[in-house]
Amino acid sequence: MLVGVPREIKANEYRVGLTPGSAREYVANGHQLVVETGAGAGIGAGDDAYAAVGATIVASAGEVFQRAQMIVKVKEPQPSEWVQLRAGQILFTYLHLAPDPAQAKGLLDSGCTAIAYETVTDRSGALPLLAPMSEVAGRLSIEAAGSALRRHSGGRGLLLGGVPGVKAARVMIIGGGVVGTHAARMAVGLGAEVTIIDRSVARLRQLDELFSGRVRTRMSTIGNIEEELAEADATVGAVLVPGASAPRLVSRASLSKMKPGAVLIDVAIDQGGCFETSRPTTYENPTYEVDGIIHYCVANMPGAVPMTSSEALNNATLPFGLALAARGLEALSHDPHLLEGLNIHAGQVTNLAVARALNRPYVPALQSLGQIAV
Ligand SMILES: NC(=O)C1=CN([C@@H]2O[C@H](COP(=O)(O)OP(=O)(O)OC[C@H]3O[C@@H](n4cnc5c(N)ncnc54)[C@H](O)[C@@H]3O)[C@@H](O)[C@H]2O)C=CC1
Ligand SMILES: CC(=O)C(=O)O
Ligand SMILES: [Mg+2]
Repeated sequence: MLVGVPREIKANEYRVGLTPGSAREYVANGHQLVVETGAGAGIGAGDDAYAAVGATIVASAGEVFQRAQMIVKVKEPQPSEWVQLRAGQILFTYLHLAPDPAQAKGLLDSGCTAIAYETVTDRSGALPLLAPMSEVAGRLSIEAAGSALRRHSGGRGLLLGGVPGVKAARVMIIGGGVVGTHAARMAVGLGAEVTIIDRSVARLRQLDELFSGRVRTRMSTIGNIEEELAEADATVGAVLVPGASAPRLVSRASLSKMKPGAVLIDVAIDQGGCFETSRPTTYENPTYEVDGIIHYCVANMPGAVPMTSSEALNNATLPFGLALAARGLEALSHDPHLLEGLNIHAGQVTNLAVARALNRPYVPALQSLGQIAV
């Protein structure tokens, strides 16, 4: 297959869809690669690194989109990219369609086949292509909280871990999945007082064991969240219902019950955010204030550490990308977990949670692919 890698164009996005190491694997498996000049610059991989493993370097994204049968990216396509996609072309990347009807329309109109990293599953029902970036974002969320808590940033002016003789900050983490666990590791490591809230008792039980009593765990109820919010210096929003818009768990009214200068870090912003007052921000201007509460809502947090993130992402996406390159759409019917990634095909929405969030008709993936009777 002819596979294309354009340079990422989302604001402050420095990751790349294929590292030179992955490019080498594609070529070794008999595929051809077209890579936009500068695509790997953010991870210090020049055009020569891609050329050395057999990729063809092209001068523009336009040429990549025109020639490639499959486009491998990192972030959701931007408007200038929607119009370059076409029927019969595979797009393999993060999409986060639930809160983004404009992008959904762009992809539906293009006729392309869009496979979202974030809804590919594994045998346990986990999300193997989201997990590596959630590990990164979870870890970064505590760095972001520490920075936003500084007085000159508008924060309360305290150190997450305190110092001997001075109490540590209180951190609430809502959602104890991959982001939440990695955020907790960092916060505990710094000496903060950490509470994790989840709606799954089984998950809370696992977390209790994992952290051997170093974190408090609480069930996700309105009352428990309100109670913890009143005490928290920093709160990390890390919930997910795969494919769907994030549930709203903190209302604007509850901000008045928080400590002035407390911080809300909404990692779930890419699925629309779990705080009512969240809106997406970028690294250029990552925080804003509402009712005295500092909000941090960067939708592509891992883009700031592209060397770590691109390699971690490629470790997870490579086998799936190679399967798609080898078999095309047939790879989907051979792997039910990859099939779960299919969000849009030939003008139809093929993921139930995404269709519900967008209020669009849902067509089951295999039916849309024409592989079972309608
Ligand atoms: N902003 C960014 O740059 C990034 C954002 N993310 C986002 O972070 C979010 C979390 O991702 P993961 O940790 O990988 O998901 P995950 O599926 O591993 O964990 C989500 C957790 O949320 C819990 N949950 C669901 N509804 C809840 C509720 N009402 N109350 C409390 N807990 C609830 C689930 O039980 C689960 O434990 C996703 O929206 C993901 O897209 C991930 C990476 C980067
Ligand atoms: C998962 C995601 O949104 C990101 O890595 O940017
Ligand atoms: Mg994102």
